[in-house]
This record gives sequence, structure tokens and C-alpha cells, in this order.
Amino acid sequence: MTSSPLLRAHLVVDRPAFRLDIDLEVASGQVVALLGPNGAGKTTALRALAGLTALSGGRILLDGEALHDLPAERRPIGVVFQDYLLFPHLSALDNVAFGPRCHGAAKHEARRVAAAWLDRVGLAGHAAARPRQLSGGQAQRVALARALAVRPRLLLLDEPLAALDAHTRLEIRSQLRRHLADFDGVTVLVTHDPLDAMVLADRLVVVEHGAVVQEGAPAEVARRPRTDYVARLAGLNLQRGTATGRHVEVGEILFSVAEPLDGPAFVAFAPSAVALHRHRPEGTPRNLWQATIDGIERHGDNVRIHLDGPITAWADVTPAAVADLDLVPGRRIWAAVKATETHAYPA
Ligand SMILES: Nc1ncnc2c1ncn2[C@@H]1O[C@H](COP(=O)(O)OP(=O)(O)OP(=O)(O)O)[C@@H](O)[C@H]1O
Repeated sequence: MTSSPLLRAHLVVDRPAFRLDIDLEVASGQVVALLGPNGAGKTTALRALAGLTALSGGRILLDGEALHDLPAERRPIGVVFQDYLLFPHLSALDNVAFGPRCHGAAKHEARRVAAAWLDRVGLAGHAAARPRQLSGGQAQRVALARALAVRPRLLLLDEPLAALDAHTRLEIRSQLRRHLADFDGVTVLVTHDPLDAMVLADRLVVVEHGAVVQEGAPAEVARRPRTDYVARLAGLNLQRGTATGRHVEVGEILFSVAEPLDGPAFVAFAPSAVALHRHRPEGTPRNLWQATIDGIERHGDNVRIHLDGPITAWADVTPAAVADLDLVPGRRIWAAVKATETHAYPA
């Protein structure tokens, strides 16, 4: 059985040099991540859902109810902002109680609800602490508790982990994941961190230049990128060409691919699948091209070689290979990929 989506939004925001125009459908209990580069329009979309930025067009329906007609404070939403926006002069408890208070709860009741939420996020012992006495991870959990304490039907998270250091981030990411799993409303989260998106979201919506360029389950988006931005996130080389059976023509290069298809096609392959040779290797002329090295950088334990030429691509090689092949910027080199290591799909 497929339940009808809880959130159906068409968000249009016009600015002098920018236009956001995206459709969003999110089912209840689902977490959708808006992922995209800086300036893509993610925060604008979130603020439009929250009622903090006016729509130029479109609509927002939550359970069939028109939210776009409601002012921000009357929308059934909880928001966690990137920098949390906790009130510095209020205790953690009163910060969380603020939400229910705004929704009309009596002071005593608001504090009871707040205490229960602080307990759920593991901060019962910090109820009296002021925000400046909390660590980044604790402040993040207070902000989450405050957003959830109003029992929202729509939870909006703007870069919820961006303010945390790497170690705290790891821990808070998995805690947040558990809280999101328990939340039965709609969650929309904005991030430009692919790992946050992969771990936290059931579905990715990739936004570039104010438009949706790709959406789907995280693994599917990562496996079949449709833009250079998504390919970079997924760490894959992406080429676009024309397929005939088991061959895809990309400019002057003919790729043999594992899956047959016809028509406009993408070919994706990992940088680690690219083999480099000083001299033209014997055998098949397919999946082979001559490139010029135009950059070399460390990549984990390996070295990432940027290749220019008929196509641009990355190759990951060991430091030993860099020495053996004398890989230096400007050198001409042969690059090859095995057909079995390519992944082809319709463009
Ligand atoms: N208040 C504003 N007034 C005018 N233009 C704005 C305003 N806020 C954002 N913009 C512009 O709107 C576009 C989208 O910005 P937005 O902040 O939504 O992108 P984003 O995807 O969230 O990026 P980031 O990851 O950098 O936060 C950008 O071109 C930005 O410069």
C-alpha cells in the first residue's frame, strides 16, 4: 500500500538574480534531504516551508491543508536552525518550553513537556544550564528537543550538524538518525554534506541553480549520478555519450560497458578503476584514451590524478605508481578502464 504524501509543495521564490522553482513530495515518516552546492536555494526552500520567506508562486499542502496561507507561527512545524538560535538568557528547559508556550500551553505544562523532551535527548541533567554552558552537541540536542516539543507535523532542519566538530558530529549524526526514525511527521533537512544526507535521509532531492536536478534513494542517486555535482559527491567519473548496445560513444572515445542500452547515456566509473600507462597498452582500443595530467593531489592513502584530454576524469593511484610512472603535471599518459568497472544508464 502506498500512502498519499503528507507534504506536497511547489515552491517558487523569485529574487533579482535567482529563481527557486521546485516540487517536493514527502510522505509521513519520511526524511528528505535537500542537497546541493552553495547558493543552490536549499535554505530558501526551507525558509519558504517555514513561512520565513514569502512564496512568489506555488503552494504548500500538508495533509491537504494549505500552509502557504498561514503565518510562520501558525504553521505546525518545528525548525532547527544551523546555529540553533537558542535564547542565551534562558535555561535549556525554558528554551525547550518556549515552543509549547508559544503554542498556548500553560507554563507548568510547557515545562513538563520540555523536561520529557530533554530526557529523551539525554539532557535531563542539563535542564538548568544556559546555552553557553552547553557543548555544541548538547546545544544541538536542545534545539532538536525544542523543535519536537511542539509536536510538529513538519520538521525542518537547516544544516543541523554543520556547527559541530568532526568527532561530535559523528555521534550526534547517529543520535539524530534515531530521533528522526521515531518521528512520524514529515522531515525536510537541508545539507551540503553528502554523508549527512546519506545517513539521515530516506530520499535525496538534489537542487542546483534553484531547480531539482535529481532525486531518489541515496544509494540510487550515488550509483547513477546525473550531474557533475552529484558525480563529485559520489566520488565517480561521469561521462555523457550515445549508446549502441554494449558501446557508448563519448566524443572520440568508445566505451565498452557491462550493461547494454541504446540512445543518450551516462557512463560512470570510479577513479580507482582508471589504470594509467606510460605507453599505449596492447590489445583493445576501447575504453582507452590519451590524457594530459593537469593536477595531482593526495586522496586518503592514494593519489588522485586529474586528467585532461578528450574527456576530463580522475584516476586514483598508489604513491608507488606516481613514482614508477613518473606522474607529473603536463605529462602525456594513457588511461584505460575495464568494461566491467563501468556503469552505464540512460541519460
Ligand atoms: N535574503 C536574500 N536576499 C537576496 N538574495 C538572497 C537572500 N538569501 C539568499 N539569496 C540568494 O538566493 C540564492 C539561494 O540562496 P540559498 O541561501 O537558498 O542557497 P543555499 O543552497 O541554501 O546555499 P548555502 O548552502 O550556501 O546556504 C543565492 O543566489 C543567494 O545569494
